[in-house]
Amino acid sequence: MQDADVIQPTAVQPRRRGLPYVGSTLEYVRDPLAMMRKQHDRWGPVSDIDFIGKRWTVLLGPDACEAALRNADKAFASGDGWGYLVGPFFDRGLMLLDFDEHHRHRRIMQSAFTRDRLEGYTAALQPAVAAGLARWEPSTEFRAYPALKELTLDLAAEVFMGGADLAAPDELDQVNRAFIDCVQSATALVRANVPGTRWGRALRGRALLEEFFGRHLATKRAQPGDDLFSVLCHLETDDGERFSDEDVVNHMIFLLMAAHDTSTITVSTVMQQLGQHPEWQQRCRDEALALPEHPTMADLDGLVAIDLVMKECLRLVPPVPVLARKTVKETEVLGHRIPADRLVAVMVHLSHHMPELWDEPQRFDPERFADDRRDDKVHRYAWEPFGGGVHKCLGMFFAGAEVKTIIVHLLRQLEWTVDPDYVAPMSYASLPFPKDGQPVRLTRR
Ligand code: HEM
Repeated sequence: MQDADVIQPTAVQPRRRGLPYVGSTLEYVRDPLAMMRKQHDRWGPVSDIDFIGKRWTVLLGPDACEAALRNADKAFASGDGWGYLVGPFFDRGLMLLDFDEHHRHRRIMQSAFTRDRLEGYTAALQPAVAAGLARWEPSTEFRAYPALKELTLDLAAEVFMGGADLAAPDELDQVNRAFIDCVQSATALVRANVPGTRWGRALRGRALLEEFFGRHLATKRAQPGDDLFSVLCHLETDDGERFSDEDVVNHMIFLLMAAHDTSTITVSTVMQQLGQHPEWQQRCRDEALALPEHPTMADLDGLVAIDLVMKECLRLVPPVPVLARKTVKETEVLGHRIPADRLVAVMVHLSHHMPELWDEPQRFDPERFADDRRDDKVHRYAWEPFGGGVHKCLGMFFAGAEVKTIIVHLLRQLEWTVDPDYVAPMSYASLPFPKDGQPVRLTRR
């Protein structure tokens, strides 16, 4: 006899079938939001698909995403999930560790992101951003995305590695290239070391990064500095826990990845929206002009319009649209049984666009996040660009400071417009980016 009040997990998940091996991959890469919506409307919040050669259970909507991210019964592992997508390239990065080991490493790394440290990184960002933007050559067909990508890579070299003090520009360029190759591996259909493929290039990229950080490690251990590489070498918890040499290299490679494309796409979305909404561009510029030349963390915290715009852009285009997990044991989500050893896709992107949660979800409306509205409070997981639970983004405040710093300096130095009907043709083959480089009409102020 079954107790009527107890939800009985369905024995078999609804499963959407597609082409062998490829499954829903191409549909996802073409238009992830349309694919997620169709999946949700047809199969509900928990269902199965075939994706890049494996069967995945997809979680859609805030309740299903919350179950995996809160992970109350410790059934969802991050390392084996992300490991399938980018494992060989970001091996043993913080996001790929689990349970006790993750907890231990996160405790050590946390000290690299304290308020004091963030103040230091923010101070280093100001002249670097101002100088980087001063080199831009405005035009009526300016491609914002590649220019922003170059800028954020330069910032990573400066704030994460200590910039020119560590390596010559040519070597930093090689590091940047290697690291881009690693990021682009995620949805590669050929997942073996085959020359000329994304996977093959990514493996060579990882080898170059290991060699680079390994070679410079001794210098960083010997001379404490304020860049993140140096900080990771010298962190120590109250009970004396430190990172080994190997840990520092693995964490640096992962942090570069975690920090880079995510911040770039956020600023790029902001540029698009402010280019299409001149009234918001003006409002944000007024705020930017009221700040001192080199704003501090406290100055950036006080920004209102720019904060609303950043949050709305993270809603519209979440830089990490899907989070990967793998079950280490059988579990249950919203009454559905998920077996052990199942890859799980936590599709946070859909939650950001559900009409059940947001009024006119496709519309750019930063006031949704204003104190007198706070539409995001409709559900704890309605807005989750930084994830949730124990793996929630550790660089969230750093990201906020970097993105706001770039926006402030952009608004001071430049003005731009974007065709109001422009829709960015996004690539979702790895983290999202506009395939056309995002054209803007840019002028210097
Ligand atoms: C707008 C920018 C960013 C976004 C949207 C973002 C988003 C995310 C998300 C969604 C996760 C969780 C992944 C999961 O649960 O599977 C994550 C994890 C992480 N992020 Fe970020 N991130 C950003 C910038 C940064 C920056 C700038 C850094 C470092 C400086 C960083 C460091 C990390 C780390 C270390 C983790 C792993 C945390 C853990 O597993 O304990 N992120 N990020």
